[in-house]
Formats: sequence, structure tokens, C-alpha cells
Amino acid sequence: MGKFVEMDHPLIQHKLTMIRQKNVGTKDFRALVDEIAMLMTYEASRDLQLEDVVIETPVATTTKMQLAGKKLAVVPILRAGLGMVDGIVQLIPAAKIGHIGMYRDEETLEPVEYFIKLPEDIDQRDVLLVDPMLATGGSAKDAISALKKRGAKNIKLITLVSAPEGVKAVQDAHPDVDIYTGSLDDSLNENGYIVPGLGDAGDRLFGTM
Ligand SMILES: O=P(O)(O)OC[C@H]1O[C@H](OP(=O)(O)OP(=O)(O)O)[C@H](O)[C@@H]1O
Ligand SMILES: O=c1cc[nH]c(=O)[nH]1
Ligand SMILES: [Mg+2]
Repeated sequence: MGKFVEMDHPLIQHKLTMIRQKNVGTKDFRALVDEIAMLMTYEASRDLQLEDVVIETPVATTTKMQLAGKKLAVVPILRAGLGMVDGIVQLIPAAKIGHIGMYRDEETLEPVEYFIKLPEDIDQRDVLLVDPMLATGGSAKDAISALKKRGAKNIKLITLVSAPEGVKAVQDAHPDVDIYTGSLDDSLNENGYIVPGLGDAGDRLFGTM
């Protein structure tokens, strides 16, 4: 079974508490999502491979560590995942970016895929799949399947807020995928919204309420 990590860093908790509040507007919401994504990347990149490199400081020659150059791709699930990309890419500027467009049918809650564009060598890249919300898990499950169909093997899912139902759905369908989340919330309501959650992440990011 892949890892399940609920990030309990005080800065992540504090910023999540801020964006959960209904009176926080689009500008602050967007900035905070970006910051939280960056903080989560710090933890989710903990097992990136390092290699030795010989360098010269002004004082001596020494052998130190650098990133082993394993290729990464950041893949947001549109729309809401877009809000996490900048924060991640600030820490990992060499990452390529793919896009998976998906929306949840409001009646059935089933995901509908409408766009997919990935780096050509996605089969050789480790993938950070990002979406603020993991609710029923339908969107994440289908996005992971779409990535695997194109050869991606090492996939980590990064979400800000998750429902237990969504975590279980992803773990059952894709037990090899590690899940990093800012908060494991209580439940889903009858409309498929995470409780307490933060509402509709895409609408709050883009001001489309
Ligand atoms: O786990 P699930 O039940 O599939 O729900 C989660 C999905 O729902 C939201 O997207 P939405 O359909 O609202 O699209 P948007 O990002 O364009 O607003 C969210 O960003 C996830 O992609
Ligand atoms: O609570 C939820 C569930 C799905 N999508 C969201 O944006 N929020
Ligand atoms: Mg939405």
C-alpha cells in the first residue's frame, strides 16, 4: 500500500484554517493555496534521489549531494489543481507540467474528462498529481488511470483537503500511489462536498461562484 501522509505542519494547518473560512475572497484564497502547495511540496519531495557531486568551495574541494536529475512532472487536475502549480514549480523549477481537464457531473458526481496534455516522456517521469480536493475520489482515480495508461509509474497525489471516502477509493483502485494531504476531513455531504471542507475550490480560486 502506498503512503498516506496527513501533513500536520503548523504553517499548513494555519493557512488551511484561513482558506476554509467563507469570508476569504478570491485574491487571498489564491495566494494561500499557492503557499500551502509550496509547503506540501517540501514534504512530498523528501524522498527525491540525491547523488554525489564534487564541488569547490572558496576554501576546499569537497563531495556533497545534489538532486539526481530524476525527471519530474507536475500534473494539475483542471481547474482547481491549477492553483497549486506555481507554488510547486517555485521549488522544482525544472519540472514539466501536464494538464488533465476533468469536471464532476453535478448530478451523478461522476468525473468527465475533457482535456489531456502531458509531457511526451511522461513514462520516464515521476508525477506529482495535484488537486486541492479529494472528495468521492472519482476524479483522482480516473486521472491516475489516464497517467498510467500513458506509462507513468511513480505517481504521488497531493491534495489540500480529503474525505475518508476519497482516500479509500484511491487506495483501493491504485494501492501503489502515495497520497499527501493537508487535512483528512470528516465526511462527504449529500451533494458530495467535503465536510467541513472549504466549499468549491475551483469556484473560490477563479471567482466563478
Ligand atoms: O473526488 P471527486 O468527487 O471527484 O471531487 C473532487 C473534484 O471536484 C472538484 O473539481 P470540479 O468538478 O468542481 O471542477 P473544477 O475544478 O473545474 O471546479 C475538485 O477540484 C476535484 O477535481
Ligand atoms: O468539497 C468539495 C468537493 C469537490 N470539489 C470541491 O471543490 N469541493
Ligand atoms: Mg469545482
